Parts: sequence; structure tokens; C-alpha cells
Amino acid sequence: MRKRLTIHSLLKMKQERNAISVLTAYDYPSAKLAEEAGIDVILVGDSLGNVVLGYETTIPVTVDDIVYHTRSVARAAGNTFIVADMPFLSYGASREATLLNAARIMQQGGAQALKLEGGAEIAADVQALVQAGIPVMGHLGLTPQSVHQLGGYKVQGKTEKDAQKLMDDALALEKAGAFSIVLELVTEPVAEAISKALAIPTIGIGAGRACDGQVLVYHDLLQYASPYFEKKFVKTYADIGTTIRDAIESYVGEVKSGQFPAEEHVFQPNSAAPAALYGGTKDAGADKPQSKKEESQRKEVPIA
Ligand SMILES: Nc1nc(=O)c2c([nH]1)NC[C@@H]1CN(c3ccc(C(=O)N[C@@H](CCC(=O)O)C(=O)O)cc3)CN21
Ligand SMILES: CC(C)C(=O)C(=O)O
Ligand SMILES: [Mg+2]
Repeated sequence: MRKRLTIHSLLKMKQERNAISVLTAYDYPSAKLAEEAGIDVILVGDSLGNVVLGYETTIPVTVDDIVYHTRSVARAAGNTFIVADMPFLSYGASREATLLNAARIMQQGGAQALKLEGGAEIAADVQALVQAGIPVMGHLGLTPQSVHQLGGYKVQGKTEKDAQKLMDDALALEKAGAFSIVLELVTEPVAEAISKALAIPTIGIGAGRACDGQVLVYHDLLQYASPYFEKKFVKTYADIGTTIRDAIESYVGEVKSGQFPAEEHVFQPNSAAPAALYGGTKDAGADKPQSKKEESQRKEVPIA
């Protein structure tokens, strides 16, 4: 098993043009499989609000939610660099609240780094976290925690003015000490210009081919009951949703038909017939049920 990457090895990957693969994970099985598959970085994203908890936005996600999910990811992926999202307004309200919430996610969750949405306006918070010894990942472009202000999940950096603001924000985050920046739903040339202007790696999601790495949401990549999997920036690599639904359908059918459980799933006593249970007669139990269906038919026969 490969050793866990560090912020220094991620910087080196950019310098050597070695693309960084990032995937979200939210629990033990998703993190275990991501680590086994050789992912570079796991992000415990607040997208868990959408794909695991069923909320419409990421806004209801709490620090408790992130701690709970990060713990289970950390237990599964001890050799993978784990970044956790700081959820909505768990940073920026006050310097003290930012640091205390960050401390909880690092200490109780077991993340190696935190990600915050926003640009120059949160640079001072980023700097305080970095000074406290926490690696910070920035997040620019479509920042879902501001969806109501942005007016929807729309591509960012389309006008010259927006593009310049994205560039200024990226430079401000780098200056504040961020080790990497996620660019979400940013036009390809703008993401390319930012990636070239920064020393730290950019991680794109719907931000084109020039980013230093890519990130996708676990449930999108696997078509795993995700409400977003049909989006333009997503590529689905498997159809796990259909596989799971078909399997459960088969199970339901076999329980109802009596095909499951079969002989090989059933435990038998030492002696072929546990006479005591059948009222002490020697041949009792010889007509033990072969299936649920048969048993229910038996029950229709009055015993007395
Ligand atoms: N499952 C999932 N995947 C994600 O990528 C994701 C989440 N959830 N939740 C948090 C945010 C929200 N995200 C979103 C949500 C919607 C679009 C979307 O509707 N995109 C349109 C672009 C529309 C335009 O052209 O402006 C698309 O078709 O890609 C994009 C990102 C990304 N994040
Ligand atoms: C989509 C990624 C970048 C994210 O922030 C999340 O999964 O919450
Ligand atoms: Mg997020």
C-alpha cells in the first residue's frame, strides 16, 4: 500500500505535471474502495448533504455531520490524504469560531486538511488556520454554499470582470498560504490562466483540462442514486445504481418465491430430527419445510 501523500508531494506533482486525482468519499466502504483504487486525495465534501443525506443544497450540513463522516473515512483510508469541507458558516463568523470548528474537524474527524469556499474575503481566515498548522484548500468559482446569492449552479468566470475577480481571489488565497485550490464550474481558459499563474496546484471540477488535478463526487462517478450525475462535467464510470437496484429486486423476488434462503444458507442440528421439538415422536421433523412457500402452505393445515 502506498504511503499517504503530503501537501509537499502534491506541490511536486504539479511541478512534474503529474495529475492529481481527487474523489469525494463519505463513509467506510467508499473511502476503502477509493484508497484501494489508488486515489491521491479523498475529499469529505459537504456534497454529502446532497448525495448521502438527501438535502437540496449543502447549506444544512453541520460541523457534526462533517466530523461524523470524516471519522468513518479516516478509519478506512489511513494511507490517503484526507481533506474535509468546512460547512456553511462554520468559518467567517468570527476568528474564534473558525478556529474552534477547524479544531473539531481535525481532532475528532481526523482530516489532514480543510477546504473553505471563498476568495479574498476569507483570506484572513485562511491565514489564521495556516498559522495554526492546518493545511487549507481553497474553493473558487461555483461555491455551492453561496448558491442563493449566485442564483443557481451556473458556470463562473464567463465575463472579463468575473475572470479577473477569480484570478485575484486565487492569488489572494495562495498568498494567504493555501496549499491548493478547487476551481468549480469555471471556463477552461480562465482555469488554465489561474493554473499557470499559481505555484500551488488547482483541482478542477467542470473547469477543463488545464487544471493540475480533477475532483468528482463519488455518487456521480458511479451513477449511485445521485441527483447530479447527468451534468455536463460528470463522466460516469459505472452504473452502480442499476446494479444495486437489480440485485435488491432479485432479493425481494427470491424471498417472496421462497428461492432464498436455499439449502446452503440454512443451519441443521447434529441429529437429523430434533425429536424434542416435534413432541418426541421418532420420525418428527421428517417433513421440515423446504421453503417459505411450503411452510406457509403447511400452516394452512390445522394441527390439532
Ligand atoms: N452530486 C453532486 N455533485 C456535485 O458535483 C455537487 C453536489 N452534488 N453538491 C454540491 C455541488 C453542487 N454542484 C453542482 C450542481 C449543479 C450543477 C449544474 O447544474 N451544472 C450545469 C451547468 C449550468 C450552466 O451551464 O451554467 C451542468 O449542466 O453542468 C453544477 C454543479 C457541484 N457539487
Ligand atoms: C465538489 C467538491 C469540490 C466539493 O466541494 C464537495 O464535494 O462538497
Ligand atoms: Mg463542498
